[in-house]
Amino acid sequence: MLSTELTVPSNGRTLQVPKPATPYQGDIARYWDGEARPVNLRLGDVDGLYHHHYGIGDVDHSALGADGDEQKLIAELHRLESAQADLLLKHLGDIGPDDTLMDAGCGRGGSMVMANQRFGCSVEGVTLSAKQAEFANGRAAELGIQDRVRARVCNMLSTPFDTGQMAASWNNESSMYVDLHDLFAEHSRVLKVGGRYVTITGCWNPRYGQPSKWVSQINAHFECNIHSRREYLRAMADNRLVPQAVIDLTPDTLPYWKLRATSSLVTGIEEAFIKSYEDGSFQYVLIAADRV
Ligand SMILES: C[S@@+](CC[C@H](N)C(=O)[O-])C[C@H]1O[C@@H](n2cnc3c(N)ncnc32)[C@H](O)[C@@H]1O
Ligand SMILES: CC(C)=CCC/C(C)=C/COP(=O)(O)OP(=O)(O)O
Ligand SMILES: [Mg+2]
Repeated sequence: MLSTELTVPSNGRTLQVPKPATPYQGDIARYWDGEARPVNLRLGDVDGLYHHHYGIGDVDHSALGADGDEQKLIAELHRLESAQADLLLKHLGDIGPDDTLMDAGCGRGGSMVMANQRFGCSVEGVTLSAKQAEFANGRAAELGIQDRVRARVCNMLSTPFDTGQMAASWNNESSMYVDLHDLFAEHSRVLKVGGRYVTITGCWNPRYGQPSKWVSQINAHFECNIHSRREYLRAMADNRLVPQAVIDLTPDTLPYWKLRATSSLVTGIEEAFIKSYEDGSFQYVLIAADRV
């Protein structure tokens, strides 16, 4: 076994995973290995697309029914989360079946499956969590797309992919765990010239001044490090990623949070998101950039 690998028990088997590059990455791997919140699993059970990101769009109150049916509320939250991934994929541009895409921080793989279903392309996902990679690969096998959709345990700052291999790449709510200069250097390396990079992320708003107490609360809750909007644009500019669209999705995500706050699946972080979006200290943004 290479000295850079660890063996961890997984479903009665042993799985070799790379040793975390830093102690912090070890913390994040443990965090996601241990994550099993109903707000994520029960939403994923609706149609087998398991997301670890939030939702956008208006709530369809007619779909909720008048009777307070929890299953209908769960289905509605899930619809809004899938709408978020749909928007991200729409910004990847013209992708064909011969293309390969990279999902940096792929979680349980919901966005990867949606990309394959939309474009017929191959998708390579990386996550720090062995549990998540196994889950994503299990779902791909169940869908019969395991030769097109694959997750691996790997640091998104140092991937095994070839230079210029990817037609497009993205971070869906996963860029707050890494240094943005290191991250965009790696995307820039694996993307072909003319390729598209997209992120949907929460960022603190420089117009507010500094990160608010709500932003600090979100950081503590998820053990992450939310960057500012300014930092995103600067780190992209430094790495040959030229923004083609910057969309403020804050008004579009608030209905999701307000609906979620009324559900039995609340996790306690709802107030921090709602208050920080409303006081302007935090923004939910999509940034699409061309690799030039
Ligand atoms: C909030 S989840 C988002 C998952 C997925 N993008 C989605 O939309 O469902 C954050 C993900 O980032 C991954 N992550 C964080 N730091 C990473 C790193 N350095 N390398 C690879 N993955 C990382 C975590 O393992 C986790 O899968
Ligand atoms: C926008 C920001 C700051 C995101 C931080 C990253 C994150 C934890 C995303 C959602 O994951 P999840 O779906 O596992 O979270 P939850 O359990 O709250 O639904
Ligand atoms: Mg969630």
